[in-house]
Amino acid sequence: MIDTRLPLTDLHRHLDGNIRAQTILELGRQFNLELPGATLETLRPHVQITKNEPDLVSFLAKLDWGVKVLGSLEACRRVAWENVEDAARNGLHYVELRFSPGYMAMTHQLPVAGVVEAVIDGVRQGCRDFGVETRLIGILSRTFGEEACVAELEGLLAHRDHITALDLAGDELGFPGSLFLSHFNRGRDAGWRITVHAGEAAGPESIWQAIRELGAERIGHGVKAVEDPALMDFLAEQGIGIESCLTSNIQTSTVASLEKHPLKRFLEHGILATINTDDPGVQGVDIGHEYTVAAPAAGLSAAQIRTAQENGLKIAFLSAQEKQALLDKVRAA
Ligand SMILES: O=c1[nH]cnc2c1ncn2[C@@H]1O[C@H](CO)[C@@H](O)[C@H]1O
Ligand SMILES: [Zn+2]
Repeated sequence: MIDTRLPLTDLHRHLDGNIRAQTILELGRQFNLELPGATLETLRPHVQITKNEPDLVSFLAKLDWGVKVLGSLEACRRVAWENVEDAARNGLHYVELRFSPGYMAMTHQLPVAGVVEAVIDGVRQGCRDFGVETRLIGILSRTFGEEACVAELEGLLAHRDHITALDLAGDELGFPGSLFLSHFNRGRDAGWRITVHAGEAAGPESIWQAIRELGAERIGHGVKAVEDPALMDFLAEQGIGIESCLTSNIQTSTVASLEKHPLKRFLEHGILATINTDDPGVQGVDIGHEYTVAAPAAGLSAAQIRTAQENGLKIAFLSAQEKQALLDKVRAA
């Protein structure tokens, strides 16, 4: 179901939602932290989804142990490097890794700009070691409010040339996009591309807001767009990409079952929708599962899965030249 003549991309992958359980154990020991489990088996239910969560916020709590063990900048560098290794192991040619430096820095009060630098370093080394093409997306974690997001933005701006895009993630219902207008104005002024988590926990109005007020060129999840026909038309006409994350949407109870997932309808409507993971480590799935198990279960035909794979290259935050080079590289392999 994966077309090996096309680049395999993951455009929506949280680096800090993809910290290995084994690494959490090791870092916990290194920093003398009391973890809720002392073995992989006992730790796993605290850091991985074992059953669907009732809502987004309870799902997000499963990411917390991964960042609580980040006791040094070196630990941040390690998890960034391991993320690229995981991407390579999963056959990804191109991955956009997103991360929230404020969230990663929080427990041990690491310097936010230092975390950004450590992630850039770890990913750069990972790219050299594993040959995966990557770009970094900085996240503002809305859950911690406007002021925390200003500090987070400033940490990212300190390394602006190594960051490709800005995103807003976390508790969408509690912290609407309208609180973050000035943050996104600054992000656009820095020359960054924009993608926003919207229409996951909140309704279609949140997607309109992300596009019109935050300048989103792509939408993370965007599930609720199906409730608004004018928005469906707008997304298709304007070429605004949707980063779908099938299994994640079930695990957060955003969508009741894969058969009811709107990805198929997005594709039928001509929207540039894509298949991505979200938080693979926490979810216990990876990109291969999303293409070969989740997408067919969501009713996609083989042709639609291929279209979604093509869309991954179309809406990647790369120049036309870079896209062509990636395509050539995969074809030549
Ligand atoms: O599916 C999701 N929806 C919304 N926010 C998310 C999701 N997965 C992770 N994060 C959020 O992204 C930041 C870490 O990269 C954290 O704020 C986490 O809560
Ligand atoms: Zn996400």
